[in-house]
Amino acid sequence: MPSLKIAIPNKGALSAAATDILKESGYRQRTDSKELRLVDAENDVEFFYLRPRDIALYVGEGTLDVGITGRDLLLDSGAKAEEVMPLEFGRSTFRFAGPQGAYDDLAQLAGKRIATSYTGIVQSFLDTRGIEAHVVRLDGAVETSIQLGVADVIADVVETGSTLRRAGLEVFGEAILESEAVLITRTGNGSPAFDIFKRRVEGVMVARGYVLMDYDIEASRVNDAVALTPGLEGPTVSPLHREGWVAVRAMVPRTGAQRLMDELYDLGARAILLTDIHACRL
Ligand SMILES: Nc1ncnc2c1ncn2[C@@H]1O[C@H](COP(=O)(O)OP(=O)(O)OP(=O)(O)O)[C@@H](O)[C@H]1O
Ligand SMILES: O=P(O)(O)OC[C@H]1O[C@H](OP(=O)(O)OP(=O)(O)O)[C@H](O)[C@@H]1O
Ligand SMILES: [Mg+2]
Repeated sequence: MPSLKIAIPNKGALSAAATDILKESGYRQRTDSKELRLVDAENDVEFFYLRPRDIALYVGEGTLDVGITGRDLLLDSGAKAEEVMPLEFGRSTFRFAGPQGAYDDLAQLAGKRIATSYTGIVQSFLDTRGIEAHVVRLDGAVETSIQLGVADVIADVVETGSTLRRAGLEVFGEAILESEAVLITRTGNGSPAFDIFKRRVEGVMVARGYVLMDYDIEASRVNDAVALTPGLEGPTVSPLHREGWVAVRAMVPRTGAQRLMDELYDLGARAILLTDIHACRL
């Protein structure tokens, strides 16, 4: 039996990006979207393709060891699972919304009917604020519920806001939660197999955020250049065949890498190269 059982969203907003990150981490992934289980014998893991909303429950119960789901779905579930690592995709904000111009303050929720698929998040928000309101649980397409007369306001995931606009609604009050896809495990869980999996995914996350920069520079200016590209453990500086010049290699954040190239050029660096990193262990 494989050492690690991993839950992955089988469809929806998180599915494709979750599969991508696992492929980049060196795991086999299904080729048929109807496949519900896949054993990757070489890596000693088994994947289960499940509804993102159910994943926290399986992981919290300890039936599966690790999962990828949304932070909002994890919190909504109340499962005994915890966030291990944010994965920087599937970003959304959880907001209250009502008919355009009708609401501007969350205190106005008192006594209202609130439609949502995230009753756990909404009820705990209301409890924290001491607001009494009636929560109406719907499976989806909650934007239509106001028009159909079953609710006064809604609470839902907003990404671009276009679904709200189309329904004649607008957000009000502050954001309740910023969500993104997260790696989760059962609270207190830890095993060598889990550590290996986590390190692999971490390696891909770091690789996505950094690029490798190489450049040549006169040895007399290397200290100024290295101050701009300190690397993670310190940059590699090697002699060049050309007298008085050195070659420098360092990992730098992907954001701002072009500006950094301009600054290095101004310092006298030449042959400045940027290379993608596909994976790493730090
Ligand atoms: N534009 C978006 N629409 C919906 N969910 C999004 C969006 N962007 C990110 N997400 C995140 O994706 C997760 C919800 O995924 P998904 O919509 O696949 O599940 P679901 O709503 O339970 O299922 P379904 O939509 O099939 O009923 C949440 O964590 C949510 O924050
Ligand atoms: O801000 P936007 O970019 O418009 O995205 C947000 C919308 O997408 C989600 O719906 P989904 O497609 O998951 O359907 P559902 O309501 O049935 O879950 C969510 O529930 C909103 O309706
Ligand atoms: Mg949805």
